[in-house]
Amino acid sequence: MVIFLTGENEINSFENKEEAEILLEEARNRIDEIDNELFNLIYQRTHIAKDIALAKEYLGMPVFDKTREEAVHAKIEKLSEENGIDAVIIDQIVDMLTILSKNEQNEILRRNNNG
Ligand SMILES: O=C(O)C(=O)C[C@]1(C(=O)O)C=C[C@@H](O)C=C1
Repeated sequence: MVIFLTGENEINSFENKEEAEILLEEARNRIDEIDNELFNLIYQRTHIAKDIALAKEYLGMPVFDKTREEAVHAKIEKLSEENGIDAVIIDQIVDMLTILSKNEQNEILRRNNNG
């Protein structure tokens, strides 16, 4: 039997325990890779905070921007609905991402202003 990565329209059946174990291991390996990619992306997103913080400070803008956060949430909410992913959970993840960015921005400004 050929083992497929399961998708919505694929039929998946096992002939023995080993096949199921292989599929499980492969799926977990893929999850590990994706988690690494996610971490990398979160790292990159968070570190854009430096440019944002310096630009905002120069422009006299506060770190928190409600309108921009609402736009970010709206964009992700639309994507969640279009792709059948729980929008409430994704919304919480976006909240966490913006908190990381704001903490980083505040830390950069604090360091800059302390010399
Ligand atoms: O776009 C900005 O102004 C940011 O500071 C980035 C970001 C975000 O993480 O998306 C973080 C804080 C703001 O409240 C709005 C958005």
